[in-house]
Amino acid sequence: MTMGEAGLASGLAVFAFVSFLGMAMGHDAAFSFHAALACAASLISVVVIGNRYLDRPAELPPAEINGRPNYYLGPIKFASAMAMFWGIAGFTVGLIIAMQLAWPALNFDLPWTTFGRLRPLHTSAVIFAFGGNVLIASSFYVVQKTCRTRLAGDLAPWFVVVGYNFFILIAGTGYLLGVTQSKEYAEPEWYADLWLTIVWVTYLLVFLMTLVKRKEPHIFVANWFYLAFIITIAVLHLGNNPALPVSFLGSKSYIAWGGVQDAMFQWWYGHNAVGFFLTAGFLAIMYYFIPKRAERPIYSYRLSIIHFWALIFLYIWAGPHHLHYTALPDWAQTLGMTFSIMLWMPSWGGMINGLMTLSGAWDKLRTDPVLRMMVVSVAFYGMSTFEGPMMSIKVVNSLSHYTDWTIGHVHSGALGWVGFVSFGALYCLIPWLWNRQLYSLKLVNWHFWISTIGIVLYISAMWVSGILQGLMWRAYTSLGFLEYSFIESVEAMHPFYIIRAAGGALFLAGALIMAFNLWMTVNAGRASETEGTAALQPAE
Ligand code: HEM
Ligand code: HEM
Ligand SMILES: [Cu+2]
Repeated sequence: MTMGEAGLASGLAVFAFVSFLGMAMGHDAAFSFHAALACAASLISVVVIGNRYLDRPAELPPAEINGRPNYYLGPIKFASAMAMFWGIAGFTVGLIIAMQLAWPALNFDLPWTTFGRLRPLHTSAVIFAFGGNVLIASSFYVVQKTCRTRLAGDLAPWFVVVGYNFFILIAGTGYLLGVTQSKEYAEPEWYADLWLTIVWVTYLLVFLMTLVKRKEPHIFVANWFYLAFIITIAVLHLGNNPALPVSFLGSKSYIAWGGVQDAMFQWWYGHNAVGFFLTAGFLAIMYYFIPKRAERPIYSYRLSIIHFWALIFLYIWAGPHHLHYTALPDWAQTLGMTFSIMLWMPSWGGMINGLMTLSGAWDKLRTDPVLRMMVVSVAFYGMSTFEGPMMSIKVVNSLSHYTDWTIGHVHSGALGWVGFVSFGALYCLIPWLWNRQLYSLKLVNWHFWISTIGIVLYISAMWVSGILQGLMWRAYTSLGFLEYSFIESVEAMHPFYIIRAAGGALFLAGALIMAFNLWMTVNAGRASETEGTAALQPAE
């Protein structure tokens, strides 16, 4: 038995015992329930580790076979399947809350199904569960291929993917039970945060150690983006979550920060979650999968390096644009606005680099819907990174803030950019991992068009309703009274909420087609003729 197997199994056995005590002595039902889940999961893991030890050959798998790297694909397969699962779950909950906004009766007057609990379930399921699994899966794949070496660690990569999905389970069930620390995108309570810290540090170590033992002298640019994503998310998580639990046997805690400092930490976190989770990580995907799929080198490798440093330097200062016209000092608001406007340039540098990578291969857009999906995602990236800087200008924000315009902006980034680039990556990755040909390109084409129409319905409905909302709230009569009562603006939103729900339903339908297509690829697909294992060369 290796040190890792013995150590992890005994650590988990101790953890199972501790969580058993937590379950028995917990101060609230939700805490006891989570402790019970932890206890069960640890015990199952101990059994799985034991069985794996008994079944495996005495030697661990070699790092190389016949001089070629023996890539570690199991954890990647797991994470990409989870991505598909959580994607469908998250889009479904999105559709439900969209319908709740149109027809409030769908809240069913039950605490577990109210908008207030399902909304964080939606945001976490799509960002952290769907997006997170796509990022972990693709980063583990890309780092191995571009470093021409097997992933570091034996159980560690499994610990990362399983441990991360366990965090999602705790977070998601917690929302339904009313457990939250009320920080947007950082809702999970202290014990889930601690668990995530352990998982995330392991993730960083696996990634770093793989880079360290690389056979390729050059570190391909995608790995820089992944690394920035992993490190910055760790820093953000620690900065935004220091909390004092009311009891170590209960779920409630109080955050260390107070007042406007708390707000500033929260939006430093929230904005950079966009910058490093929803942007840097997915740019890494863009820089690997688009050149690979188009069979062209990156348009300008030099631009990709400038893009990288400019982006990470500028993003980190822009958080205050979420706090315009609040108690935050004016100079800080102006600083946030200035950096947001500057951010437009590196963002578009990245977009241009992604799009121009197709030079000489534009004809492929006609025949390859997977590539088309990724290219459209980059176009949406460009659109939302133009819109964002514009919305960060204080006078524009005085209209857009609190309205559906923000929701439109979010979803042009989320559905158009994050969604589509992830779909493109999964359409590439799953056939590579299982060594299959994609079951049907025609179905990808259907997915592309149905979801694109869905996105257009969603975001155009939100633009119109957002601007309408903003204008109604600030309209005065000639006598200086407000022209509309608040409820009149709510009524005016109704048709747009129905259009948005229809758009969401189309987006979900596309994802279901994708799930079917990928399922068939794995289970009924033909073996691939060409092995997609050639490592990517930098262009310069
Ligand atoms: C079927 C697809 C989707 C539908 C129908 C949908 C619907 C919704 C709805 C109704 C809200 C609440 C809006 C409000 O409070 O007024 C929301 C919020 C949000 N959604 Fe989605 N969504 C979908 C997909 C996604 C995806 C794929 C992502 C991210 C990758 C995402 C990220 C978010 C975020 C970050 C928020 C919070 C926005 C804010 O607080 O400003 N959504 N979504
Ligand atoms: C140059 C890039 C960007 C800038 C400067 C920017 C700026 C902004 C601004 C000013 C807001 C509105 C804040 C408010 O009024 O409350 C906002 C909200 C938001 N943006 Fe962006 N944005 C950018 C890119 C993106 C991208 C690419 C995505 C998604 C992939 C995204 C996701 C979000 C989310 C989720 C929110 C809502 C936060 C909340 O209130 O819950 N942004 N952004
Ligand atoms: Cu922001």
